[in-house]
Amino acid sequence: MTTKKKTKVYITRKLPDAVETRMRELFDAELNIDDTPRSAAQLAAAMKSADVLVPTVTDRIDAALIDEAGPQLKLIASFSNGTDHIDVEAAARKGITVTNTPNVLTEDTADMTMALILAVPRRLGEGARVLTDRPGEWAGWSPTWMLGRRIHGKRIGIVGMGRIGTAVARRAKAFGLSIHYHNRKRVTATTEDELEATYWESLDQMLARVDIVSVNCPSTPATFHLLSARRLALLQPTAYLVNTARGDVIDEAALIKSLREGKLAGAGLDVFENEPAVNPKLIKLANEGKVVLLPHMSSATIEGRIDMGDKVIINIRAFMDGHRPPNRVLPGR
Ligand SMILES: NC(=O)C1=CN([C@@H]2O[C@H](COP(=O)(O)OP(=O)(O)OC[C@H]3O[C@@H](n4cnc5c(N)ncnc54)[C@H](O)[C@@H]3O)[C@@H](O)[C@H]2O)C=CC1
Ligand SMILES: O=CC(=O)O
Repeated sequence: MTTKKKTKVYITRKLPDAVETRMRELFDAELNIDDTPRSAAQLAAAMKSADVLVPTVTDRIDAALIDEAGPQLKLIASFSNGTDHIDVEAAARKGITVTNTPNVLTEDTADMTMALILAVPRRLGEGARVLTDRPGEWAGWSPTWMLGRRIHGKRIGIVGMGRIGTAVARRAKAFGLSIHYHNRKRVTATTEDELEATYWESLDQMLARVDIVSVNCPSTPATFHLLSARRLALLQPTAYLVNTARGDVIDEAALIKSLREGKLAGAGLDVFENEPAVNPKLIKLANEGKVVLLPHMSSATIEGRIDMGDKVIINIRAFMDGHRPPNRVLPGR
């Protein structure tokens, strides 16, 4: 009797224990127990010997790495929803399938987006810091102190009305915001009716009319600096901008300029153009109470990470069994 050789799977970061245990049971899994980010050289070496690579958002799987991959590498099963860190076109050219982990992070990411939508206008971070960073400063309730801006009754403009954008819209509607959106294509009439949403074919026109912008589209060549200096200038000076998608969808330098010049009321950012580096000017703006910054943690829940791991495993197993993996990412999407 011959025993089937286990699939060699290289996992670039530490995953939840339950996921790693299952990976070890099913595959010849190489784990990253101490969670040190892998260098390009380490990734290149892994891609020469593994059957499956499991990268995540911190790994840049570019065309050069893909071109050098060994012939046995047939699947890149990303532990992530976004796939902008992978050159999907280069993978397709080389006959490598790419998968991701959509849906299971939708609600968690939408929750955090809503948290930022509330936190910035209502000065949540600033208020909390008064008590913890400057103990003794609080002299008690005052009618004119720590005043933020009302959320209820305002207009939100969602850029990218996909899974997360729609989940943000549902939450925003429950908070009394009216829903406006711009997307590559219009959502179904049923969804528009449910959300009482207004579709704007022109992003420019929508930006000029909303009070809060939520960025929820992927990072692609078409969305690079979609929120450019010109578009940021269309926003009202009382408007707020929240980004839980990817840093490069916004021209960060232009955003900083707008905030410093008072052309924008505030921003809530979970993602940055040069992660993990954060522009010190943004940190200064955070200390001045104009922005709330989070370290790319919108999808960070224990449940979500385990569900992502399950999805990665399902994609690998389906693929290795000769089926189309459920979360295949096609080039150009
Ligand atoms: N901060 C975090 O921890 C997380 C961030 N993300 C980011 O959120 C993004 C969105 O995720 P999902 O909603 O699941 O994706 P999705 O694919 O369901 O939705 C994205 C929407 O953006 C639209 N879109 C794409 N290009 C566009 C353009 N040029 N102009 C206007 N609309 C455009 C698409 O048509 C689609 O409706 C991911 O790609 C990822 O970058 C996702 C999960 C967690
Ligand atoms: O940003 C996180 C992701 O999974 O995409």
